[in-house]
Amino acid sequence: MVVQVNPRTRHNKAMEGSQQKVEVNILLLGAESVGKSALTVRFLTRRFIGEYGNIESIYSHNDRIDGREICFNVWDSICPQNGEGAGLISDRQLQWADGFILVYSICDCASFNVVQQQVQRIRQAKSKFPGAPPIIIVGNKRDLQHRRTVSSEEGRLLALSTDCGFFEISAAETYHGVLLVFHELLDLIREARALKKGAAGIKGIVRSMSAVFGRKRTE
Ligand SMILES: Nc1nc2c(ncn2[C@@H]2O[C@H](COP(=O)(O)OP(=O)(O)OP(=O)(O)O)[C@@H](O)[C@H]2O)c(=O)[nH]1
Repeated sequence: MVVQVNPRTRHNKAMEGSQQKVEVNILLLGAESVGKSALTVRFLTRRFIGEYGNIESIYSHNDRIDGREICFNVWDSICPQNGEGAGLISDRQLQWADGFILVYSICDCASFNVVQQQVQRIRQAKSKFPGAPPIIIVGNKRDLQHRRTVSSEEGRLLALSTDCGFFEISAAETYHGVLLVFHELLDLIREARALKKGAAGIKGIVRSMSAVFGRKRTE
């Protein structure tokens, strides 16, 4: 079973108009050993392989969703260290990403704190997005209920209070939950792009109107 919160109504895909290929850059962040690589590999290959090593990489994955070609570029980051520096996100990462998957382990309170810091950091970097940058918070390792230290409620509340999506999943147990996470983020990214386009259109109209009316006033 997957626990889920949708921050907004689902994106109307008709908003994007043409049938061009869509490319999205997705950055996975979170503390050490929470399952970032496990999520990435599950999404790319449908498999859970158990051990992943400590490799940072960007993978490309093409898919066809609702008749449209989608290219997912997935950056599986490594966390430099737990503790003080764990919540850091580089400017390059912020610049690159269209959307974020912030992963914690439901068995590790410290990893939940890291996600809290990372949400704040992303929310502060507003220049790139007109609204809130799309973020999905993921509580991973849901199969380890007996070791749970972060309740579903805590995860859900954090997501609601910061306008993020929220899922609890087990990358070890199912492919479906992981797929839902990436597809929900794709929807949010497309919605954010449509809003950005709309905002640019409105700005253009306002500029044209003030050019006309502004000139009239000075005549
Ligand atoms: N039980 C369980 N174990 C998991 C799950 N996801 C990942 N793991 C295990 O957790 C450990 C760490 O997983 P990784 O995917 O390497 O974690 P990471 O966040 O990429 O770690 P770093 O690259 O060190 O930052 C591995 O032993 C995985 O097999 C899960 O859903 N359930």
